[in-house]
Amino acid sequence: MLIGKAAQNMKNTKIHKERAVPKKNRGRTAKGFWLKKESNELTKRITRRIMDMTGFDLADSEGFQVINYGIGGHYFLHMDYFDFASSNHTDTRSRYSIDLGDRIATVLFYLTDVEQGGATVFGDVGYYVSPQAGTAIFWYNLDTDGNGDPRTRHAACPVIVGSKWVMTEWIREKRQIFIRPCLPKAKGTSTKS
Ligand SMILES: O=C(O)CCC(=O)C(=O)O
Ligand SMILES: [Fe+2]
Repeated sequence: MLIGKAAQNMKNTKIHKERAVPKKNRGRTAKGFWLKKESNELTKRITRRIMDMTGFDLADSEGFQVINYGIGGHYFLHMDYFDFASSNHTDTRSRYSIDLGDRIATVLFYLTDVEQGGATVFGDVGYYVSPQAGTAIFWYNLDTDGNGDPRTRHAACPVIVGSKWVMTEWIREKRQIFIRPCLPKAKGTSTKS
């Protein structure tokens, strides 16, 4: 159902210009579609599930992005969080984006199996996940100070055989102020590489 709804409306995916990704590495060869969280009973149910699963408040969070990768489709190494501090955000969309806060966490749903290839790889921590329909992964993009954690850098490997469909929910930070308050760093720890 999610794929059916998205399939009629797919567009080449764009990457937010304020993302913490060097321009030269901005490779994503995939098609995407933004699905509103309140589109239908299924998306509403998934939204409730994410809230139950993560404890986060999704009221201000982004819609679901349904992404399809064909053969060879991939997404270069990137972080999901933004880089508000170091770029110039003057247009209204960026302003709005800043007001919602950074992407505190990501939930990535795998909507299909992929015969070969298509794994999501977190190289810095030596971890990868092969797509399996009906499964999801969740990770925090920000540390407890609210800074982007570079260890979350990840990529989608090229699809070798088959077609890969995923759906992403990026959870914004501001609403979570009392749910995951900023905590001082434990002594001697650092997420900076
Ligand atoms: O398709 C994947 O495995 C990863 C997708 C992703 O990293 C993203 O959409 O930000
Ligand atoms: Fe990502």
